[in-house]
Amino acid sequence: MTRSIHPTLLALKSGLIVSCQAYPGEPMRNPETMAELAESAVIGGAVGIRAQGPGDIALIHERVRVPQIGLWKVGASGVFITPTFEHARRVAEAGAEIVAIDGTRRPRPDGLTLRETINRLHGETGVLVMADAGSPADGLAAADDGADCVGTTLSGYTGERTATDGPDLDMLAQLAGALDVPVIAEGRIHTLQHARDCVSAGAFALVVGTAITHSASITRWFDGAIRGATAS
Ligand SMILES: CC(=O)N[C@H](C=O)[C@@H](O)[C@H](O)[C@H](O)COP(=O)(O)O
Repeated sequence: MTRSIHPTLLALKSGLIVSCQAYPGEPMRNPETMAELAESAVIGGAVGIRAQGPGDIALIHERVRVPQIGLWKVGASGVFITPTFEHARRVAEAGAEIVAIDGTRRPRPDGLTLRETINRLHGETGVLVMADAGSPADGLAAADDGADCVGTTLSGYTGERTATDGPDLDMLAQLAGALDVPVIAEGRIHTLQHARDCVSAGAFALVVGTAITHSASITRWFDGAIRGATAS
């Protein structure tokens, strides 16, 4: 049976979602800065924003009118993207229309299954759920468990897939061909050609983070290129 796509997700179709995140300890890690980044992204045409942490999400919700994918990172390894139901509930309460949660088949810290987590989120908050998958098998399972959309977010970060240089187009194409829920390309989309390739591979929408909003990384890329050019 084909599932109908929620209007909030339809608003993201064929568009660019900009992820506005800074890592712990970085100078840009404060809600005001992230909200300014989000507003700038919307001026540039972003159809959605992805943001981290209840403080950032709440302020961004006040400042921009496009749908927001919210998450809460706890640590940086294992199940760290919105790891428990309680984290997800808080993200929804902060104003995210879509909550991104770890969408892998790994055990979750609160002992709930992915299906139980999604069912409770739907039942208790009404929020939409994006499952951040690490492999095609994760994505298929997450859709079966009731996820409203699936992202390639965790490919290359869970040990199941080797990190590709650029987005994992193979995983994206496999999921886009198999699922009746939107498949969102996310992770290592660093160039305009990467973005075009994601569209060709069947992405419903794209999330770009680092290449638009993480100035330290972008500086490092340019610096490396200059030094590489000088050395050769
Ligand atoms: C693996 C993980 O922790 N991904 C996080 C998920 O929200 C973010 O750190 C990424 O910036 C985001 O997925 C966008 O990807 P990229 O920054 O590569 O465009």
